[in-house]
Amino acid sequence: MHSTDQKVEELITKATDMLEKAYVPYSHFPVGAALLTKDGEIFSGCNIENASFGLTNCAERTAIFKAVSEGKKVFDYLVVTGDTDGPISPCGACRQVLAEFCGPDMPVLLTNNKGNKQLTTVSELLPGAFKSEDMV
Ligand SMILES: O=c1ccn([C@H]2C[C@H](O)[C@@H](CO)O2)c(=O)[nH]1
Ligand SMILES: [Zn+2]
Repeated sequence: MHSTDQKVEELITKATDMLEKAYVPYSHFPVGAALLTKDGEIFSGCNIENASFGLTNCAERTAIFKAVSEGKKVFDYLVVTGDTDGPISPCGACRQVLAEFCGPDMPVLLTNNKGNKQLTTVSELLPGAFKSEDMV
């Protein structure tokens, strides 16, 4: 097995483990994410809901914000998983946050607990994302 494949397997395992940590009393829809930093560290995240529904933080953003708050800002790979029929689809807010912190070509593996997989990239998830360069 290629070392990258091994890292992806580790990311899938960690994202799946996060399904148990999800705080989802309203949707009962747990989501897990695992983000690989350039220096090989993994930051995982789950969705965290709130009685004021709009305050909910998705799994992807939890993982990204955990990493950024620990000083990590260069990322190589993201895995997202959930109990969906096909590969899970990140929401628009998470796609925009991904575009902020991850390069356009960074791979994102969308999967589920049945083993369905869709490999995509940050720019495929949000073509034409609004970026800091647009503020001129
Ligand atoms: O990619 C996704 C899609 C949805 N959710 C969460 C938000 C909310 O808690 C629940 C239902 O939308 O799933 C995520 O965390 N990531
Ligand atoms: Zn989201």
